[in-house]
Parts: sequence; C-alpha cells; structure tokens
Amino acid sequence: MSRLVVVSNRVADPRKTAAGGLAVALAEFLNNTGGLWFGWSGKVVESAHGGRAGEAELHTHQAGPVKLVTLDLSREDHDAYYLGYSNGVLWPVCHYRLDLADFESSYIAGYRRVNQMFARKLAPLLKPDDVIWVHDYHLIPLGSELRALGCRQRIGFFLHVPLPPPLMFAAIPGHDWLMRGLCSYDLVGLQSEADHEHFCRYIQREAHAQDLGDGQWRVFNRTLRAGAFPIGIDVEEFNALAEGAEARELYQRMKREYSRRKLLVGVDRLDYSKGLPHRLRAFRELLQKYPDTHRSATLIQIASPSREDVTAYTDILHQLESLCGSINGNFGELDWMPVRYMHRTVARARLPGLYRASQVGLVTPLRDGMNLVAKEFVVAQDPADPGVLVLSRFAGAAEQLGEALLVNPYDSEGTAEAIHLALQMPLEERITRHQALLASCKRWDVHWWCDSFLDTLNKSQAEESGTPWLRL
Ligand SMILES: O=P(O)(O)OC[C@H]1O[C@H](O[C@H]2O[C@H](CO)[C@@H](O)[C@H](O)[C@H]2O)[C@H](O)[C@@H](O)[C@@H]1O
Ligand SMILES: O=c1ccn([C@@H]2O[C@H](COP(=O)(O)OP(=O)(O)O)[C@@H](O)[C@H]2O)c(=O)[nH]1
Repeated sequence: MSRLVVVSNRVADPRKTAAGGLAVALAEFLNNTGGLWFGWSGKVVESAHGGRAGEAELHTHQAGPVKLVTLDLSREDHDAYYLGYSNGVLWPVCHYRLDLADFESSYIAGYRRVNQMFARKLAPLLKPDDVIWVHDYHLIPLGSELRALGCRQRIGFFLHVPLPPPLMFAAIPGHDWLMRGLCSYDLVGLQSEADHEHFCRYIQREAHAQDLGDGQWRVFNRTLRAGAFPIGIDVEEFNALAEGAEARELYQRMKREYSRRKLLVGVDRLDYSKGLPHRLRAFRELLQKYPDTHRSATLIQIASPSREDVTAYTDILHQLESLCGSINGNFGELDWMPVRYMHRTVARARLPGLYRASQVGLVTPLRDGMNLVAKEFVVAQDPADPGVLVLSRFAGAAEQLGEALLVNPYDSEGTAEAIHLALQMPLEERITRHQALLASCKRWDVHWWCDSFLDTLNKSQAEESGTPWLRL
C-alpha cells in the first residue's frame, strides 16, 4: 500500500488535541492511517543573521504511527509568507474581504521562497509510490515546485478556505500564477459546491479549460480532477471526548450554575471572518426586542487568540471588547451578566461539555470554508433534549446542515429573530431537526472526507513520466 504524505502549514502532534479545524481533522485521520506529516514547526527563529530568510533545519519526531517532519521559519520568511501573503492577502480575498487585503508587493517573494524551500526539503524524503496530499492556501505553489524537482507521484490539494468568484480572485496580483499552481495538482478538492463552481468558472473563463466530464478538466496542457469534498469531524472521537472527565465536569458545573438561565454559546478563533461583532449586535437586538430574554439569555463567547500580528485581527479584538462592555453595561443586572466573553483558547477536551449545556449554538461567520464547530455542537447534544444550531448561510457547513436555523449574519434583526425562535423551539421540533443534523454529521464525517478525497486522487492519473516541468 502507498504511504500517505500530508503537507500543511500547521502540524500538530496527532496524540494531542489542537485548536484550528485543519490540524484537528488531519491529526485524527493520520492517527489511524500512519504516514508522514510535513510542515512548519510553528517556531520562528531569530537567526544569527537577524532572522533573515535562509535554509531551515528539519526536526523529525515519531508520534505513534505518524512521522512528523517540521522546519522552523526565519522571522523574514514567517512575516512575508505566513503573516504577509497567506494571511494578509489570500485569507482576506478568499473570505470576500478585498477591503482588508494588503497587496504589499514584497510578500509574494517570501511566499514563493518558503514554498520552494518546502519542496527542496520534502523531495528527498519521498518514495516513488507515495501519495502526497497538500493542504490549504499557504501551499498553493508547492505542487508545481515539487514537479519542477522531478516528483512524479500523485499529488492532491485541498483548499480549506472558500474560493471566491472568479472576478474577486482575479483582484489578486498574480492570480493567474496561483491558478496555474493549483492546476499542477492531480486533484483539487474544495469545501463546498459553491467553491467548486467558482473554480470551474475561473478555469473556463480565464484559462479556456476543456470540460472532459466526470470532474476532469484539460487545462494548461494537462489533465486534472476537481470536486467538492466537505470536511467532517470524527464523530466517535468526539463522543469519546464528551464521555471524558473534563467534558462531564464542565457540563455539570455549567448546568448547576445556569440552572435558571438559557445558555447560548459561541466558540471561534478571533477572526474577522467569524462575524463576531455582527453576532454581538444580533444578541443586543435580541435583548432590546424581546424583554422575556432579560435575566435569562446568557451568551458565552470564546474567542481563541489568532494571528495577532496582523492588524485586522487587533482591530476586531477592540471592537469585540467594546461591544461586550456596552451590552453588559446597558442590560446587565447585579445578578445577571448577558455576555461572558473570554479571549483565550479552551481545551478541546472540555468543549463537548460546554456545547451540551447550551440551549443554542451560534455559528454565524460572514464567510467560512466549513466551520467544524457547527458539527461539533450538533454531535455533543443530548438527543432526547437537544440544543438548536443557529448557522450562517455563508458557512460551508450550511450546504450539509440545512436543518439548522439558517441566518444571514449581516441582518442583525433577522438573526435576533432566529435566536428567539431557537430559545422558544418546542422539544419535538428540536428533536426532529437534531436527528437530521446528526445524520449528516455522521454521513459526511472525517473518514468519509479522507476516503473520498484519496479514492478520487487514486483514480487520477499519476504525472506522466518524462513530462518536462518548468518552474512557473
Ligand atoms: O493555522 P492558523 O493560522 O492558526 O489558523 C487555523 C486554521 O484556520 C483555517 O481553518 C480552516 O479549516 C477548517 C477545516 O477544514 C475549516 O472548517 C475552516 O472553515 C477553515 O477556516 C485555515 O484554513 C487553516 O489552514 C488554519 O490552520
Ligand atoms: O478555544 C477553542 C477554539 C476552537 N477550538 C477547536 O478549533 C477548531 C476550529 O475549527 P473550525 O473549522 O470551526 O474553524 P477554524 O478555526 O479552523 O477556522 C474546532 O475543532 C474547535 O473545537 C478549540 O479547541 N478551542
């Protein structure tokens, strides 16, 4: 059997839990299959040359069945590749926020340099029959860099973030170079049908791709496949977490402490794509419009620190703090604070307890590739007395979780109405909706995601030997 080689910017020890959907999903999968996981160590080194770009040393570590190979980044590489191009250009554009993109021209050189370094370091570790699976927007050009070094293995790519419509993607200087990079893979996987449609439209419109049917395309003189493979969670693993001491202890404590209140919960990285200020404005609207929620509805909002060196992220932090303060100031009572806001990461092992103790789960991103928290909330519920998921129609998860209360997060009045509906929903309706949602989470779980992606990749033709690859 071929060995699986996974490459992603973020690498986590598969035996430990991590915050961030990509690391969580891959760790769960690799723990079962074994293989090699290659990526950034998460460390930035201030080298003797003042943290300037340079060759990195590899760290190798065996974590159960998985071999982790990571490299540190110099300050200069980290700032240009991770903060600059990945999170200052690609992240905002892919989340439809052209207004937040910082098209600083020097970033792309760092992005390219790090992708070339990843390829140079990875290529000697590869075996001829390896199957390589590259993840996310940080590493779009990695496939073509590996090809340029002579790698002929099957290489698949999965984009965890949304792919915007062609004209929006075309706002990125060098978008055609990125798309050529994407088309050097044998399979391109996207989170949703909407993202897949954007990909097909882009390659047809900008690169005159020929549709060969069955998900295959002829473009840039080669054949590739593309499709939607919505990521899921490991339902059994999450159920086991829910049975663990940490989750149960938290569940009991929350139930005791909030026995006379209705609990709403939000768990997000502190990211502008997650729509946190919009969510708080909808919550304020709820308190204003529905006095029956006073002294009762309590929102616990966890905002896990993320990418704090990017300006847009510090701006959102200040907005959020000010909104929480004003809601508590205007509506709070001596014995009731409407919002409990925490700017810290909560261990994933505790989250099922928090989800299960809540009557309403608020997952209201302005745009999100998938949003695994939505699926975790569903799986953590008591089937006999489940909470209600209020979900943004702009989360990738909405394509599969249509039985949630779907909202437009930009419409604070509409969202407040949906939250009120959720708080009032009769038991019978809650059970019916939850059964359908749970069935979707089980059907499209993380195993389905990996298996369907890898089966399709295996169907793809490996790169024809002898095809000369020019660096793009
Ligand atoms: O690695 P960070 O910069 O700390 O960010 C964490 C991850 O954020 C993004 O997650 C995405 O992947 C999830 C799983 O597919 C998906 O549910 C979510 O909608 C996406 O936003 C990012 O794409 C990852 O690369 C980051 O590791
Ligand atoms: O304080 C936190 C916040 C988030 N998470 C986990 O991080 C992941 C977030 O994934 P999601 O797809 O929702 O969004 P992303 O952060 O990847 O954009 C989920 O597994 C959460 O359980 C966590 O463990 N602790």
